[in-house]
Amino acid sequence: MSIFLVEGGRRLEGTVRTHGAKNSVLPILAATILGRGESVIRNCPELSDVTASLAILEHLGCKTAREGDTVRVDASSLSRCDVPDNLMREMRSSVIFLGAILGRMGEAVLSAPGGCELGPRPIDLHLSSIRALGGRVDETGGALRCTGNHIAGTDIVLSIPSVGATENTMLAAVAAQGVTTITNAAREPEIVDLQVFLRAMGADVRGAGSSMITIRGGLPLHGAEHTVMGDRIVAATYLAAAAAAGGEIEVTGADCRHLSTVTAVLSQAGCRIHSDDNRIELTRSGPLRGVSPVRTAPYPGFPTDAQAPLMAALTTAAGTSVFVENIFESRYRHVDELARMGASIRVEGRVAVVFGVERLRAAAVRAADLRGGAALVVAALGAEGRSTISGLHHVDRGYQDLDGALRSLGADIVRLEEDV
Ligand SMILES: CC(=O)N[C@H]1[C@@H](OP(=O)(O)OP(=O)(O)OC[C@H]2O[C@@H](n3ccc(=O)[nH]c3=O)[C@H](O)[C@@H]2O)O[C@H](CO)[C@@H](O)[C@@H]1O
Ligand SMILES: C=C(OP(=O)(O)O)C(=O)O
Repeated sequence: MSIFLVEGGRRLEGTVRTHGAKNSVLPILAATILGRGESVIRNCPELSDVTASLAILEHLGCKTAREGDTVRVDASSLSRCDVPDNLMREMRSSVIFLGAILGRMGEAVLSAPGGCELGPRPIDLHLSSIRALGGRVDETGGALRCTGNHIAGTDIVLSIPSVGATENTMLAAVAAQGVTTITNAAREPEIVDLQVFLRAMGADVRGAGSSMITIRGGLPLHGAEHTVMGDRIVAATYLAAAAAAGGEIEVTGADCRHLSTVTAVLSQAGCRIHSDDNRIELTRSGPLRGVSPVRTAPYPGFPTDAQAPLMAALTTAAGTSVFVENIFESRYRHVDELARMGASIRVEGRVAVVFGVERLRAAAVRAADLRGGAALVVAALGAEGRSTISGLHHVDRGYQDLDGALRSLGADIVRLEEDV
């Protein structure tokens, strides 16, 4: 068990680079099995979810190797089509292997995926897409067996623009004979990154980034090289940290256009923002002010993954800020922990009302999920005194060396490998 020890109240100064995006690299690693050969994935972050993905690839019969932030996956020969239950439970994205394994092997055997507990996270849309493509899905006792040696392109309309269902459908559809269209597809930048990789492998995929994606499937795919896009949620977390602690930072490596809804909130809160291309500068010199309601929504709306870190920063803003969580039913598990630090937040269903307090006080807190854990770090950086944050296995799913990155900005944060 490890913990973060954070002495709050240090201004953050300097430049920090965002690592590769978790939500982009995971589907891309799953996609590597569709190509018969070696893929080279650059800017691949060191995250526990990536380790789990590589373990799944090895289990399937791929050879994987990491050198720095470059990962090689040789998918020349696959020997299995199942994902063990322990690896399925490690992360949500294990379910994205469904479309890829089915596409390559004609059969996939999985179980229910893990990942952050944010309320119900059904996979009905993933499964109905596989069925629409002609796959057969059998669910018994938590096990999921999908078969389909002759899946065929078709028109798929998603009732919700689900990120995971869009990715799974794309992965199965590149292996299906004929044309698939996905209507009401998720428009997240990570979907565009997946399209770029699939095209480099020889697939014919168009439209990612819009709500209609067209795939002409059945083309022979090969290994490819790809550089993973920067993680916009990690970038948002660094910005929230500087907003909470005060200071002047520059975040590089993430496309500022992907963060415009986040920087708009920070700017309304009183931070000075200057951004272009892959660079965002944030200066916070005076006190923060409350903002008009922040409503999470599918991209290009405000990202649900940035809700918790931004809320942490706004706990000390003068006035009231309202958050409306529209994507997941239960994504306020950080609120009780923030309250331990003196935050005043009232939650009713999907709405959280943050009444700004003058300052937060250090406390011993525990992360209950990935972004909630990041939010506690943000809060501790702005709090008076020394906080401890446990439950770091959640944080490690999506942040590479978060303490190191914040220390490089002048934060007083260390990771201790033993609980105290
Ligand atoms: C690894 C990854 O990329 N994870 C992201 C992905 O998760 P994930 O892909 O799980 O999220 P989805 O976009 O699928 O979920 C959006 C909404 O659709 C619902 N839904 C989804 C699938 C389904 O079959 N049925 C259904 O009802 C979900 O319950 C939720 O209410 O998008 C989320 C929303 O931007 C982000 O918070 C996660 O960080
Ligand atoms: C909820 C998240 O991840 P996952 O979908 O992998 O649980 C996240 O990235 O914030």
